[in-house]
Order: sequence, then C-alpha cells, then structure tokens
Amino acid sequence: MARYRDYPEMSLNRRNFLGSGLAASATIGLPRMAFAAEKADVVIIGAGLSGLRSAEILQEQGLKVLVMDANSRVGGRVQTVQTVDGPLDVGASQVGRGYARVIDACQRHGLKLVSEDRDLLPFGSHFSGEWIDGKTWGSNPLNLCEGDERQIPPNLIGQALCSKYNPLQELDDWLDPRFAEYDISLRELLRRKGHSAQAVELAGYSAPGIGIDETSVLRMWQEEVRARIERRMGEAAATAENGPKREHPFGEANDHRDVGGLAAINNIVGGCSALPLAMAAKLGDRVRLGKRAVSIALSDTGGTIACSDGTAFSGRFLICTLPFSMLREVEITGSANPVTRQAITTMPYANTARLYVTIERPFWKEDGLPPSISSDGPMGMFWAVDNHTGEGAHRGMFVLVGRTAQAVSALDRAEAEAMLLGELARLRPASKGAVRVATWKDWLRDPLQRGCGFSLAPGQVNAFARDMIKPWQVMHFAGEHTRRTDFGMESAMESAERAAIEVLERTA
Ligand SMILES: Cc1cc2nc3c(=O)[nH]c(=O)nc-3n(C[C@H](O)[C@H](O)[C@H](O)COP(=O)(O)OP(=O)(O)OC[C@H]3O[C@@H](n4cnc5c(N)ncnc54)[C@H](O)[C@@H]3O)c2cc1C
Repeated sequence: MARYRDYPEMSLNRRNFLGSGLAASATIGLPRMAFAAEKADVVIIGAGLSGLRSAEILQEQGLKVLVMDANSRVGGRVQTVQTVDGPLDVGASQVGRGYARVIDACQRHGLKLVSEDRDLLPFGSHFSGEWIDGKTWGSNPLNLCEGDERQIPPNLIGQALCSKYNPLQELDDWLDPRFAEYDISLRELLRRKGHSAQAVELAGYSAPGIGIDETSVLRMWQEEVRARIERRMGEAAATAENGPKREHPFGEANDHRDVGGLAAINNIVGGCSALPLAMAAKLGDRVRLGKRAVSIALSDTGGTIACSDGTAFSGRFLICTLPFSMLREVEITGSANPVTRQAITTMPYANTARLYVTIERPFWKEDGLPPSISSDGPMGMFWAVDNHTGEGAHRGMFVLVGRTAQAVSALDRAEAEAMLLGELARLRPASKGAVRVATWKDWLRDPLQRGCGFSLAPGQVNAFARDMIKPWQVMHFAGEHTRRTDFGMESAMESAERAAIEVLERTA
C-alpha cells in the first residue's frame, strides 16, 4: 500500500506565495477596537479548513487571530464519525494526488496518507422498473435515445453529455466572460444541441450539481476541468510495473499505483478530521467553539460579530468562511454590497445524504445481479465496496444526490433508514437481513450547513460569481464557495490563501 512520503514537488511554498515584504509589514501595529468583548487583529468566522488555514497563515505573519465556530468541534464539512466498525468520514475523505495544499498541510502536521481502499464493485442500472445491462443497452427496446446517445449507459449519460460540450481549458475559464453564453442549465444546453427527450430525462439522474435545471453548466464544467487535471496527475510517472490502472464508471475505483508515495486517491490515517484537529491544536487558545454568529456590524475601520450567547468579537479585519446557506441567517450591517448580498441570499446549495452500512454477506452471490446499483427510484445509488476477498462482510453506502437527496431530507433518520433498506430489499430480496447500518448523515439537516456544497443557478455566474468575493468593507470572504480554480478541500485552502493575502495587503 502506498505510504505518504515527502512530496516537495507538490507542496506550495507559502512564503513565496505571500511575498516576503508582506510578512514584515503585517506586524506593524494595527488600530484596536474599543467596544468589543474580545479583540483580535483578524477575527475568522468558521473553523472549517478555510477558516483554520487563513488563521494559520495570518498567525505565521505575526497577526493576532481568533477563529470562532458555532459547532462544538472544528472541521465543518470534514467530519469523522466513530462507529463500531471504526472511523468513518461522513464528509470529505478523498485527497487527490493534485491536492498540493492539503498534502502540504498533512506533511506540516505530521499526518499520514494512505491509498484509499474504497473500490466499488460493478454497477447494475435499475430504470423504469427493469434491470438494464449496460453492455446491451444499445439494443434494449427501452432505449429511446438517438444516435450516439444510444451507446451511453443510462447511469452515465448526464456526466457524459455535460462533459462532451465542455469548451473550457483553463481552470478559471468558467469565470471568463467569453463563456458567458453558457451560464444556462444542462437541460437548455442539451436542448440546443438537439438531444432526445429520453437522453435529457436520463441525464437528470447523473447530472453533476443539484440537477439538470438547477445548476449552471459553467459551474459543472469548472469541476470537470479541475477533475481532468486531477486524473492526469501522476499518470506519466505511473508505470505498468506499479500495477494495472483501474477504471470505473464513477471514477471510484482507485488507481493505487504509487507515484511519489501517493495513490490517485488517498485518505488521512485515522480519518480526515485529523487535519482540522491538528491545525486547530497548533492555533491553541485562538479557537473559540460554541460561538454562533448572529450579526455582523461592519465599518471602514473594523467589524464586530455578535454571538447567540451574548458574547462578541471584534477585529480590524474579519474573514467570513460561512457557507452562504448559513450566512443568510446572519444579519449584516454596514455599507451595502448589493452583489455579495444577492449572492448570500440566493446562492443555492446542493445536498447529499448517505447511509453507511456493513453488508454482512455478499447477497449479489445469491441473486446474480451486479453488487452496486444505480436506480431512478427513491434509493438513488447503492455502492458496494470491494473487500478484496469476495467473501464475508463488505462495506456499502446508499448515496443520495439531487432529487433523491431532496426527497429523503423530508424524512427523519429512522424513516430514511427504513425506506432505503426496504427499497433495496424490494429490488434485491436477497439483501434482506444482510445489511446492517453503521451511520447516517444528511447534510441538509445539519443545522450548521444546510447542504453539502454551493451551487450556482443558471444566470448566477454572470449575475454575481465574478464579483461576490470582493471584500465588504473590512470583511473578506473565504470558503469553498469562493473558489476560483480548485475543488473540494483544496478549494477551501485556495480561498483561505487568497483571503489571507487580501488582509495582509491591507495591513501593509
Ligand atoms: C459529503 C461530503 C463529501 C465530501 N467529499 C470530499 C472529498 O472526498 N474530498 C474533498 O476534497 N472534498 C470533499 N468535500 C468537500 C469539502 O468537505 C469542503 O469543500 C470543505 O471541507 C469546505 O470547507 P470550508 O471551510 O469552506 O467550509 P466548512 O467546512 O463548511 O466550514 C464552515 C464552518 O462554519 C461554521 N458555521 C456555520 N454557521 C455558523 C455561524 N452562524 N457562526 C459560526 N460558525 C458557523 C460551521 O460549523 C463550519 O465549521 C465533501 C463534502 C461533503 C459534504
């Protein structure tokens, strides 16, 4: 198994990034606020990766920082849950070879990365009440697609058609006004390209983002361009001697080949939460938990955050990392910033809900169907994870996104579990009694998230995505939703660097 080793060529040199002149100027005394209960040069709202990373950078540059979070733990969407079967990441878990900043952070905090062991077993599709064999789908009478569409397995058609028309080359092309005409839904794109009604309908089950109508294609393409680069990372160095490359429809079977001590996808040993925990530990008493921001008062010389428990924090500068799904609940006063306010108020959030299970016996050996399932029913997807022996217990996950996630969020946990296990048993009677629940997470129901990740509706890239990250008086914005070029945890880190640099420039 690949082990994490020193990986200098992938690590960003932070000091180069910030510029040495900034470090010296940053330590020059800053005006102090007189009225705040607790003061710092920079108060950072949110102790997820973006908040912790901004704090690290600013503290290293000599500024007094405070990080506050409403939760009783750090990490936000990085969350490791302890189960009887061991630690499970219910939020972020995958660290790609191209995650320069996350890898660098793991290295600095002495955390180990190992090749991810979550190869998925083959998929069967269950559509319109029938089991569909992807290999013979082209000649299946249920297939009403036209032309080249006919050959694309139904569970992949959304991804495939979205990708087919992606004209973006550079990581930030999605923000380039040259591509403004594509700030439309995937349905509209497929209509313009003349796709069949069935292809459009099927695309709704595998479209990236919230759905075929709800997300701008530019937002989908941004992730696709970044994922393309991720797939290429290490390809040249990986050789046949390192083992065969594994292919999978969802890219979920890992390429375990060792390049510089890393597989294509890696996990942090002990669970992903080890990273924010280590970052917070280094910040020591600069982190305040259980502090829920309810209002933010901005002026040109400072900002004050009032919390639900009556305490307050004030800083010469603020960095706000709250997802806009949460920030819209916080009252902000100060000179209006209409573009940012529009973004905060209207930016939609996608959801995912997942039921993590142990499959006590491989029921697919009894019914002869493929172990993993992609369906158009309320169950969404069921992923069976390879245990590499083929016998005995396996791990599994029900994965709900888009409309299925939206529907399941109306249920409480017990109802959701009963529905999902019941639906699996209806499609696969052999699964009855074979599946035991490990844990459940519905990100929409997380009161400090209300979703799993930002989206941009058709028209919103042009309306505000380019300008919404500009500072609002003394408040700067970070968080994955303020990304320019990256995705996942890397985008949280990317945004943290940008916001910290913006603050450092203003303290020069
Ligand atoms: C299910 C799931 C799977 C994922 N898988 C991966 C993966 O495999 N690889 C990958 O790279 N990325 C993955 N991601 C994405 C990754 O987790 C996020 O991009 C990243 O963690 C976001 O960090 P952040 O700092 O921007 O936001 P967050 O982590 O959301 O931090 C925001 C913080 O604000 C706090 N907060 C909210 N409201 C208030 C308030 N009023 N007052 C004070 N604090 C408040 C929250 O408690 C939270 O700690 C996944 C995400 C999810 C949900």
